[in-house]
Amino acid sequence: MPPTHILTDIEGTTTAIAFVHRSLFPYAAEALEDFLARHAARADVAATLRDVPGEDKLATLRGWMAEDAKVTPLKALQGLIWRQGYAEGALRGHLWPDVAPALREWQASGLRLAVYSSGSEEAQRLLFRHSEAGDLEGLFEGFFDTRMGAKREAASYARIAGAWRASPGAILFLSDVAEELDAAREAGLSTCQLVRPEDGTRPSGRHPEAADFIGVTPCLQRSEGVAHG
Ligand SMILES: CSCCC(=O)C(=O)COP(=O)(O)O
Ligand SMILES: [Mg+2]
Repeated sequence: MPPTHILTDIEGTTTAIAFVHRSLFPYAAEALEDFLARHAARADVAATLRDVPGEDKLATLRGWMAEDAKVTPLKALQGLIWRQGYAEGALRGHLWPDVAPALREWQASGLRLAVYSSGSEEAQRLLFRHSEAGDLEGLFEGFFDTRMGAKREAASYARIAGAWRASPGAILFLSDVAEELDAAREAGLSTCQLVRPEDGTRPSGRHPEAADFIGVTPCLQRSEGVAHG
């Protein structure tokens, strides 16, 4: 059966890698110290900080930022910091021009949509709520993040399928990163690699490929397990 559910990555798939690395990450890095000084006692911030190891939490967080660690406490704090940036209009979620029309069309045709990113659920919701193409948050019925596990582990995709109450074989996963697609396939999901030349991504040759969301259509017509050419 062709997929009935589409699970999409953000960075490199719906959104330019450059936006994440040159706008979102620097905004959070710049605001971190002041944000902690002002909000460390707030319940959500304090709860997150409890999961940051070490005496010097700021240093630990800065170390994680420097290595782009996909760890839940850092991702949670970045989401909380970006909330302010989106609210003030300093940030707007970048989407490639093909993304919003395709998402709307897929949802209108009955396909069920969700996101899986290392960015926190809050960060994902913000990006789509404040996107350059308008508020798209309502198109999605799930926002899965690192609490489901790492993106290169098959168990994470099995967990998502369970949480979404979907058969793994009914889900098509879209990502630019071949190792994430390998893990999703191992869990039984269908896969499609977004290879956007503008973003400098490279085809792996291991998965069906699309240069944009319009090019995903053949993957939606393909039944699980059918070879691709
Ligand atoms: C919600 S956009 C922010 C993306 C982000 O924080 C990130 O770390 C992207 O990592 P991914 O594993 O989704 O490429
Ligand atoms: Mg990606």
